[in-house]
Amino acid sequence: MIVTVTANPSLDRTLELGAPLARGEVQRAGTVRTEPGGKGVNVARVVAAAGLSTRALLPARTGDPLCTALDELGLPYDAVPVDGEVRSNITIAESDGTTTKINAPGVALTARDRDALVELIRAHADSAQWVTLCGSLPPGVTDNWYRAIADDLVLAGCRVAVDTSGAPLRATVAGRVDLIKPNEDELAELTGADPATLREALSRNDLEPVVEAATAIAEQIGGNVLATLGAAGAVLVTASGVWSATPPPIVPRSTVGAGDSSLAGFLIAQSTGASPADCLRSAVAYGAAAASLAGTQAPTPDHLDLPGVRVTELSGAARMS
Ligand SMILES: Nc1ncnc2c1ncn2[C@@H]1O[C@H](COP(=O)(O)OP(=O)(O)OP(=O)(O)O)[C@@H](O)[C@H]1O
Ligand SMILES: O=P(O)(O)OC[C@@]1(O)O[C@H](CO)[C@@H](O)[C@@H]1O
Repeated sequence: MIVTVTANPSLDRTLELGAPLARGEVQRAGTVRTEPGGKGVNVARVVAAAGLSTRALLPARTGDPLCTALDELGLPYDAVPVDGEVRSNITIAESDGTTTKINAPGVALTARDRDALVELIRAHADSAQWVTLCGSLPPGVTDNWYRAIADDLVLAGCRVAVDTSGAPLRATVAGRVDLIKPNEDELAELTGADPATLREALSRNDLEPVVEAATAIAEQIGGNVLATLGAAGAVLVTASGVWSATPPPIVPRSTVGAGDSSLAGFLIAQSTGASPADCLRSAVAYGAAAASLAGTQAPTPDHLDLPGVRVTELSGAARMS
């Protein structure tokens, strides 16, 4: 079972525009999609679509539109009731694949809500192959919350993956984590590297700065780093090696949730005993499939082009000692 925790879930509303976004103007959306979201919810949706056992844990009161959407999907979840409606996050998707996203702060969690969520996580940890802690933290939750939960889970012998950003990510990497999934901006933020330098190197197909940053973080957390790099694919750093992978050609439609699908793809492959290179292949195939779908739709195994992913084992200076 892959258990996902989404401290700050959302209803994702995607407005698809037929013309480029015009700031300050009134525009009419062609289509509007509403999907249950938040990073952990997205991971669970992809895992469920692959036929693996999963459960999403989140704060949301009974009858919240998010719970209704999850019920309609049939996704297994447990929710801690909170005082407020789950946030709506807006995506504006232009026809050339550009997406602009505006995320709301989310419902503040009280001390009682936080304790209830921690209890829920502990209750499911025993049956979990992995627990993933995903997304931003809502108001009322301190930056080291994921770190404290990870400490608990690691002590209990549970494997932990974390996908977050900003201060909660910086706090998380202060201790042991089995897997983190930063994108290139988050990698730069963690290591103090200049994001523009990382991006410029990637545009020249030079992975060295990304590998160097990911290797430093992997050593620090004593675990694996899956660095996703948008259209450039991803790099995986483990104690046994370093691999890069490029996606198959796709027409990008909405990249929102591509990172969550990558994390799910990695965990799906890992749960079936795949090699690190094949876990990376699965991560990149799932990410690319998600980017080619509208809104935050969960890709299924039928959407994957696994042979179209090119995986390369990196050696020499790029490898961890
Ligand atoms: N334009 C694209 N073309 C092909 N594949 C893509 C594209 N954008 C994303 N992907 C795939 O999706 C994966 C994850 O994308 P990205 O690195 O943008 O994640 P992210 O920044 O965490 O995204 P998000 O937070 O929106 O989920 C990439 O590793 C790649 O496999
Ligand atoms: O505000 P956060 O928690 O950082 O991110 C939330 C979010 O942008 O992440 C998912 C895509 O990765 C969406 O479903 C959701 O709207």
